[in-house]
Amino acid sequence: MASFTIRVPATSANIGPGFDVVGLSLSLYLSLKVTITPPSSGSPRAPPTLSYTGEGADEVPLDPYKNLTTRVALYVLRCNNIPQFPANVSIHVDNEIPFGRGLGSSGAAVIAGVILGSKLGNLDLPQSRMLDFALMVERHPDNVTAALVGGFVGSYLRELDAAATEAASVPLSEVLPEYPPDAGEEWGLDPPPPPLGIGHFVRFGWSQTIRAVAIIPRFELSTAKAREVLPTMYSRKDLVFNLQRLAVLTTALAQEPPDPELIYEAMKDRIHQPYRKTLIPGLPEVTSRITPETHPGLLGICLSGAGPTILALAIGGFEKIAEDARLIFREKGIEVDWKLLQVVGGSTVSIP
Ligand SMILES: Nc1ncnc2c1ncn2[C@@H]1O[C@H](COP(=O)(O)OP(=O)(O)OP(=O)(O)O)[C@@H](O)[C@H]1O
Ligand SMILES: N[C@@H](CCO)C(=O)O
Repeated sequence: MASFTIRVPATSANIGPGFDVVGLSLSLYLSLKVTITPPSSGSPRAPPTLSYTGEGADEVPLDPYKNLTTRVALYVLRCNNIPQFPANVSIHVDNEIPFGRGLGSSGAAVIAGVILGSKLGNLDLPQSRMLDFALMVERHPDNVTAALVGGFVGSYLRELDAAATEAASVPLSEVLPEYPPDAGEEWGLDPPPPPLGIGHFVRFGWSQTIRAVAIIPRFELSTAKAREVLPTMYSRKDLVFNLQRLAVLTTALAQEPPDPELIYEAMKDRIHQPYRKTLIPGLPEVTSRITPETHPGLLGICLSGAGPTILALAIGGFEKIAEDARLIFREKGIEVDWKLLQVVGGSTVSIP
């Protein structure tokens, strides 16, 4: 019997001005314990069995052809000429990352799937190739890159030539077909492998004194819905506003001691947060009423990913920040939970 455990951290994307560009890996984990037993002769081949505890357990599909993580694993296998899951695989998932809250649950599930596919197919994919596969599923790089490599990370997607652009534009429904073919039927054509080197990243420095307070409203907001409200065109003024802040932020969060005056302003955004306030009652109030002056220890505050979680970066005063955010959300009829998190390393595979 072989077994291994895959552990993928939560992530917070954007950190204010870095929309679709920066991500931070945080100390909540999606863990998969995978066991492969040798097939006994004559036993019918069965797809992996899935069990699940923790966040999302009541809503996540346990059919391996519908579950996001196992569908991604199968995509990786099929791109590598392995048409099916190996036999006798059982997977227990334990998940600490709440779904649809802006803490990178789908990015973690995708990265877990890529690593799972690589392990099940004995493919030994390098990190850069894993990122290519992940980017074919989650097409903005901020969450998946931070979940894979860990830390405070900036990333971009390479401009692809015409052939690679076509390969990368395969619709998601072909990358991740939802149902297996009926018995005796073939899968459709294998999906084309991702182009090489789609995503590139750099890890920024990070002051070890900074913690992340995640204030998590008790409602889900899908990333797809939170992207629909965004405009497709921006003014030069708003773009420059964000670029100026992002340039400062990437270095300011590594300085010792971190400077709240610099960081609070550098975490402001005009590209996505103003448009998402319609979906997240209380967002403008929380980000404007909780400041370094009113809450000593606070460095900056922003929407986490596509929301609705609020991320406060701070070196102290964590409880007051979270409890005051709770009161502001309560004025809008929204209850929250909060967690004090650390910035952590990336995904790991361990063998007992
Ligand atoms: N562990 C998991 N296993 C299977 N599916 C998952 C898992 N985690 C998340 N998902 C799927 O991803 C959906 C949430 O993805 P979505 O992109 O909307 O939010 P998010 O990733 O939590 O937030 P954000 O991208 O803003 O950080 C869930 O509703 C579920 O369908
Ligand atoms: N950059 C993405 C992160 C969410 O996955 C967004 O804000 O829509």
